[in-house]
Amino acid sequence: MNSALEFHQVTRRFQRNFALQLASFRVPTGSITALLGPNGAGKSTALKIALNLLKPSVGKALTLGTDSRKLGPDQLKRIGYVAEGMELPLWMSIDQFLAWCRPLYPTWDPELEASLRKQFALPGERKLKQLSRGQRMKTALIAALAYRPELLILDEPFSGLDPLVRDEFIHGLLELAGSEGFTVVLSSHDLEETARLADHLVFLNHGHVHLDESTDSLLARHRRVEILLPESFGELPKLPAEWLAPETSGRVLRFTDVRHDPTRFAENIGRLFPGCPSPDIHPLNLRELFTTRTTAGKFDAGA
Ligand SMILES: Nc1ncnc2c1ncn2[C@@H]1O[C@H](COP(=O)(O)OP(=O)(O)OP(=O)(O)O)[C@@H](O)[C@H]1O
Repeated sequence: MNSALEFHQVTRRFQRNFALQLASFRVPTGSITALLGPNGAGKSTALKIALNLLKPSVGKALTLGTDSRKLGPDQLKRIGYVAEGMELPLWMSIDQFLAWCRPLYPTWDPELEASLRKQFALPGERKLKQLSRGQRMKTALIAALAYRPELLILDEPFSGLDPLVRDEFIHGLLELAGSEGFTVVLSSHDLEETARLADHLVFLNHGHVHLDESTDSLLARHRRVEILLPESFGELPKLPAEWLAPETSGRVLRFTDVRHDPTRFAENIGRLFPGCPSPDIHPLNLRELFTTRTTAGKFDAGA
């Protein structure tokens, strides 16, 4: 499968601080990929490297097939970027700002611009400095979307947007991504939004990539399990390594199976707990999955 973005063992240092450490991940072409992770995980640094706003200290990033250090105006016209707190010409009105952007991009689509403006209901004559954070974000989004970029890079796109607009925005983004086939990579803390949007997830923590996997496969291989042990049950046997964070409460054994395979699971249950009633097995949502794994301290790549 092609990648719109590839990181190969990228390290980025700021003096003695490592923002990224040997980070490798990919953003499949046509995907909506979310970079997830706590504050300071390295998400913004990775996105800036992808855009050549920062250079890797070591390693290499390929953006639309080009070494990020060599990205020039031609490649950058195929990429849209919106970041929270990005610099905008605040003295311009929305109308002036979009009029200024239009000629910069040969692929600018006035109809798409008009429909996004309608969707976001922005006051065209108002100056950017007089807008709310959310309105400014929406203006920047219009400017990034109207030229139909092949790759759209969004750093914390939801901050400052009220829930209604967020929903509209997500809906619009999904529709556009689907119809245009462009790739989106976004950084977010917001798992709810991410679950609705992203089909590929990259989890970063302290500059390390701990996960690079499709949302479907990640959700498919995690299960919350509860087993009712027999009354006479003594000490627990050695449990498979993929049964994460086992805990007992009375006769109930709970754990998260992080490599759920129904056949192997049934074999393990039959071997370790013969005669037990069928376990309760539940899928996890993304929030539960990340909370369980972060709490258990087990977010190793591939685990
Ligand atoms: N210009 C800089 N100078 C020094 N340190 C920096 C710089 N930019 C980022 N860092 C450090 O690199 C680490 C990663 O920062 P980064 O902004 O990439 O994280 P993030 O995951 O985007 O965080 P957040 O979710 O809070 O935005 C942090 O420890 C941060 O302090």
